[in-house]
Amino acid sequence: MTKVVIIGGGPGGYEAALVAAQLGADVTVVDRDGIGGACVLTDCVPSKTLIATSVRSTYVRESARLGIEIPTADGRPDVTVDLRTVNERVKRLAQAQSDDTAARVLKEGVEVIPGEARLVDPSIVAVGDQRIRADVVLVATGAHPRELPSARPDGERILTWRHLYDLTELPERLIVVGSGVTGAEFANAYQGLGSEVTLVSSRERVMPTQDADAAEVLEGVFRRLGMTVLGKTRAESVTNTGSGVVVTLSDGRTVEGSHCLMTVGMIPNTANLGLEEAGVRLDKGGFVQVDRVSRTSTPGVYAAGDCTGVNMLASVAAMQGRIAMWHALGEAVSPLKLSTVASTVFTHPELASVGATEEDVRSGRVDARVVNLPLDTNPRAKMTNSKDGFVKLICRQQTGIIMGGVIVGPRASELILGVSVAVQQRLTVDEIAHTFSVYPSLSGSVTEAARSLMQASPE
Ligand SMILES: Cc1cc2nc3c(=O)[nH]c(=O)nc-3n(C[C@H](O)[C@H](O)[C@H](O)COP(=O)(O)OP(=O)(O)OC[C@H]3O[C@@H](n4cnc5c(N)ncnc54)[C@H](O)[C@@H]3O)c2cc1C
Ligand SMILES: NC(=O)c1ccc[n+]([C@@H]2O[C@H](COP(=O)([O-])OP(=O)(O)OC[C@H]3O[C@@H](n4cnc5c(N)ncnc54)[C@H](O)[C@@H]3O)[C@@H](O)[C@H]2O)c1
Repeated sequence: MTKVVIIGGGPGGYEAALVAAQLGADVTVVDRDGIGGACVLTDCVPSKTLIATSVRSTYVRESARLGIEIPTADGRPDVTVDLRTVNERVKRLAQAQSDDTAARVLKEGVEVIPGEARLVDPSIVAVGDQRIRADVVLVATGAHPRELPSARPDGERILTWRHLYDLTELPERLIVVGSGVTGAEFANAYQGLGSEVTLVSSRERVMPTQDADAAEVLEGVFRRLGMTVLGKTRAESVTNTGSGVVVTLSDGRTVEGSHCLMTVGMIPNTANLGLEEAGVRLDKGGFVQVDRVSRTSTPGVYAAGDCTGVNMLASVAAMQGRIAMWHALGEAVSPLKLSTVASTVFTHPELASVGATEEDVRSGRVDARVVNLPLDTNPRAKMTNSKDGFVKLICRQQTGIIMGGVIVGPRASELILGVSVAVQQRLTVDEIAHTFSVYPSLSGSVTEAARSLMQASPE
């Protein structure tokens, strides 16, 4: 029986464990923090739970526009959140998700060892004094928040997102440093919860890795709701003054707030693991170099998830982990295909995307046509007062095959599935255009966008 040892119990590790167990391998997962990993315990699951509260409070705050009157004691509209209760719920839910995942893994016969693992050599994994022999090793150790030496998080006023769930009171004036996906999600979430938010963005626009039109819509929403977005400037240092924080910017300005949240990127958990000693090649940033079937440079050692730096998403980590096991255990396997990955930025409204981008078209990398249909003419969007957003579809110039799409709108994370199916199955705009959508619905804008691309089709 093949012995598989997996280091790290996040989506990269536990999904791999489930596949390997199903294929009859003897599987051990070593994890130091808990099954589900950072994804479930500190990153993805807690943040989306917090965002659920934020979005709900925004809806309540805006409900007067739909004719709802919420009387308060002093007659003024007043939506406040009790952050202690919110954070207790967040942590409870994350732990429950970790427990459910652990139960599933154990039920499949996987052995789980709590502890810190390292490679002794490509076929021996050490956990404390214990040595585990392995035919196959999967490294799925994830990543941790990057820290700036001049802005060391202290857990009190200078925070990483992993400190947020210990706060008992809402930060009055929150400064978020870094406007990648993490920064944008938290800045928008705390704005919705009632904090006064300043977002420090080093780039021309927020979320530089996302569709430019989508980032523009979201930055517009952030500003309209009162967020201060400081563009094209970097945080040089952050000081805890005892009663607040002072952020010094690269352009010489200073910003004061009650708390500062640092979201300046991720560092892979690959140090002191014995990887390089075992011949596993890392790149300059310390990420494990892998091919599209998750092989490292050392035979028998595979890697998956954030520690590889490949599109750092839970879904990608899980797929890399499964592919590693299919490959290692001799199953037929297709290499990882990143061109069909769907992802969502959980701002309000949400930003979901899949496949080719408009930037791919502009740069000439793909020969395609693009349509962008604003949501403000969609009847359902009008009814629900959620008009910020659009549906963008990208199809191949000649054949009309859908290559990608972007949706900005409420529940875009759910709406994008239709476009994902089209991209994965290579459906054409004609096929989407002939598909019934419900009237009235936001998904009606997906079929309408397909129809307009069909009309623009050269005969
Ligand atoms: C704030 C935030 C929100 C996010 N939201 C989303 C989202 O909405 N959707 C999405 O798809 N992705 C999201 N992501 C990304 C997602 O969380 C990661 O891509 C995912 O966690 C990667 O999974 P992983 O298995 O590689 O690592 P992890 O989930 O980080 O798990 C790795 C595990 O390995 C353990 N470990 C590390 N070293 C050792 C060792 N030496 N021995 C034993 N155990 C070890 C760690 O303790 C951890 O438990 C978000 C990320 C952040 C930061
Ligand atoms: N919803 C989701 O799927 C989700 C949510 C969060 C994170 N993630 C994933 O996690 C990964 C990491 O994302 P991230 O946003 O944490 O990191 P990131 O590296 O993408 O963004 C960090 C940003 O901080 C900026 N920055 C760095 N130093 C700065 C400074 N001194 N001052 C101001 N800005 C500074 C960088 O220019 C960059 O734009 C991504 O792959 C992302 O997709 C996914």
